Order: sequence, then structure tokens, then C-alpha cells
Amino acid sequence: MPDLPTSLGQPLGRLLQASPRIAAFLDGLGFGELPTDLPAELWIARLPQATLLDVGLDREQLAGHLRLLLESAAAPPDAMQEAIHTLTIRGGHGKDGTEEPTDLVIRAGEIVCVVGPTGAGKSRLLADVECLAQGDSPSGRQVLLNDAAPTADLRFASDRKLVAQISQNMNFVVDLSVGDFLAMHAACRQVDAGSDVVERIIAVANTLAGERFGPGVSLTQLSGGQARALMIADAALLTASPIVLIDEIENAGINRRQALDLLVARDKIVLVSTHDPLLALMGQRRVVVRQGRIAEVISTSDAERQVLRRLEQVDSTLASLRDRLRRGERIEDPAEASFAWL
Ligand SMILES: Nc1ncnc2c1ncn2[C@@H]1O[C@H](COP(=O)(O)OP(=O)(O)OP(=O)(O)O)[C@@H](O)[C@H]1O
Repeated sequence: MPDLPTSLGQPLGRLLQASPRIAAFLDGLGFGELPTDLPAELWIARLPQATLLDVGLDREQLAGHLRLLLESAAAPPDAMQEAIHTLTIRGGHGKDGTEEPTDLVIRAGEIVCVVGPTGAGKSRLLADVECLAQGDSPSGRQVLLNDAAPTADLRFASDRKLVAQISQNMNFVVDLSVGDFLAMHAACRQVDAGSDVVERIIAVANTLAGERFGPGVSLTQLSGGQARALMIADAALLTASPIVLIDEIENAGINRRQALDLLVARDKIVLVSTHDPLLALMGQRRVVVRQGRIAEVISTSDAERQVLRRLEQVDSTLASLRDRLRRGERIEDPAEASFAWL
């Protein structure tokens, strides 16, 4: 394994070499030519405020994001994960029996969002992937991995699940501490007991969720957002499953872009069911579900990416207002919520 930089004290050029995702991430934010000799943290410290406003991130968020991507690049690749290159959903039928016309092929490292009105069948679609349906679910869909039907062994093996699901209600029933739970999971995954994986997962989860928590806190005491952040960090850094399904990420508690980038940086196939415009536009494509069937597959356009940047700016303004209210401050100047600068 090449010697990978692990801190932002390294020159930007080294980070770009170490992780193509970092290069893609900075490029996607619209940073053109970068001062490759400058240490990354110095570059972040010197960025003009106007540039940060443009990209919709503050200095801390940008640094956090780069650290997560570095973290992912430094983690060892997973043998099983690398084995799945494509997930194909072969058309079934809608609730009224109308056929689904096309097959949907999703590649490793791709985010596909699932949108549609309430009750349209978004969760059904995720459930079909979760159980690797073979025409035996209400939609009649068939799921292929690397262009082939999964063997029964792969479909039903509980010890090496191909699909990890992060759902809306992460209610933990075991009363373990976060640290014990992760250590147990690491042991199941045969990750070196001496490694710092538990600390790293908690640190990553803390960058995703607002309110920090430590290894001593009980799983049952985590808030919904904290539990989701923990599961996403665990799915990215410890769980081998190459396919991750997410049923909505609440917009208040979690840094959604970081969460998705973290999974994609590990070359997972990510399907997110959502009603949130920010999340919906973060995917490369989105599937529109109507009456139980995939009615359309839309690729996110460049113009939509521009809209997403604006939405991220609005979101970051809302997040900072939310934080101030949480700290007990008053917000009385209407200009603070006018968004006229957009
Ligand atoms: N293709 C299909 N054929 C038959 N039944 C379906 C199909 N798709 C969805 N359903 C059924 O329709 C109902 C609503 O679907 P689902 O819960 O997936 O909707 P949803 O879009 O996730 O809704 P929400 O936004 O409220 O979470 C469920 O009972 C589901 O089993």
C-alpha cells in the first residue's frame, strides 16, 4: 500500500495524488487551479470568505470533509466489496400491473436517489434490493449483481450481508455502550483488536452529527441523528457490504454531503430514498417512482448542480441559525433570513 498522507498539514498536491476523490470533490466545488505546494490547512485558512460562501461550506466543514476523504483513502480495501461492480434492477411492474420498461444499472461508487410521492413505492424499491429480489416480491423485480442472479448462498447468508440498510428508525434494542458495540462488530469482522477503528468510527460519526458523543455512552441514549451518523460511519469504515441503502437522512442532524461522500469514497453503491431536494440532487441520477413503478430515471444536470450549490448555501445559513437558536441566542434581524444575497 502506498504511503498515504493522513493529515491536512501535507501539501495539497500530495492529497490530490493520494485520493482522486479529493481532486473530484474540490473540482466539483468549482476550485480551479490549486496551489499544490501549499499545506492543505494553510490553503483552507487563507481562503477568502466570499469563496467559502460560494461553495456553501465553512472552513471547519471543508477541513472535516477532506479529513474524511483521506480517512477513506487510507483504509484498507475490502475484498468482498471490490467484487461487486454493478447492481442491476430488472423491471417488474407497478401496483396496477403496468410493466416497468427499463433495467436500471448502478455502478460501484455511484449514488442514486429515489424520489416520488408518499406511498409511491420508494421503500418497496429499496426492500427489493435489500432482499435481492428474484421476481418473488410484490413488484416482480429481479436484482442482478455483476450481471448475474445472486446465488442462494449470497442471498441468504447472514454472516456476509451484501446490503447494509440504514433506515429511519434506528432503534437499538441492545443496551451496550457505543465503544463495546463497535468493538464487538470489529471482532466479528476480524479487524485487528489493536487497531484504532473504534475511535476512528466515533470520530467520523461526530463529524457527521452535530452533538458529539463518546465511546462510553449507551446506544439507547443516542439521538436519532447520532444513531444514523454512527451507522453511516460504521457502514463506511467497518461494514463490508458493498451496497448501502438509506431511507432518508434527516436534514437537521447530519451533514448529508459528507455522509454520502464518505460512502462513495469506499466505492459503495448507494441508494437513498428521499423527499429532500438537497439529497435528491446530490445523486448522479434519481429514479422517479410512481404507482409502484420506476417511471423515469433522471441524470442530474449541470444546471441542477448549480441549483444544488445554492441550496447548500441556504442550508448552511439555516444550519448556523439553528445552532445559534440552540445556544439560546435571539435572531431578530430579518436580513439574517432574507437570502437576498442569493
Ligand atoms: N410495484 C409494486 N407492486 C405492488 N405493491 C407495491 C409496489 N410498490 C409499492 N407497493 C406497495 O405500496 C405501498 C406503499 O409503498 P412504499 O411504502 O414503498 O411507499 P413510499 O414511497 O416508501 O412511501 P413514503 O414516502 O410514505 O415512505 C406498500 O404497501 C408497498 O408494498
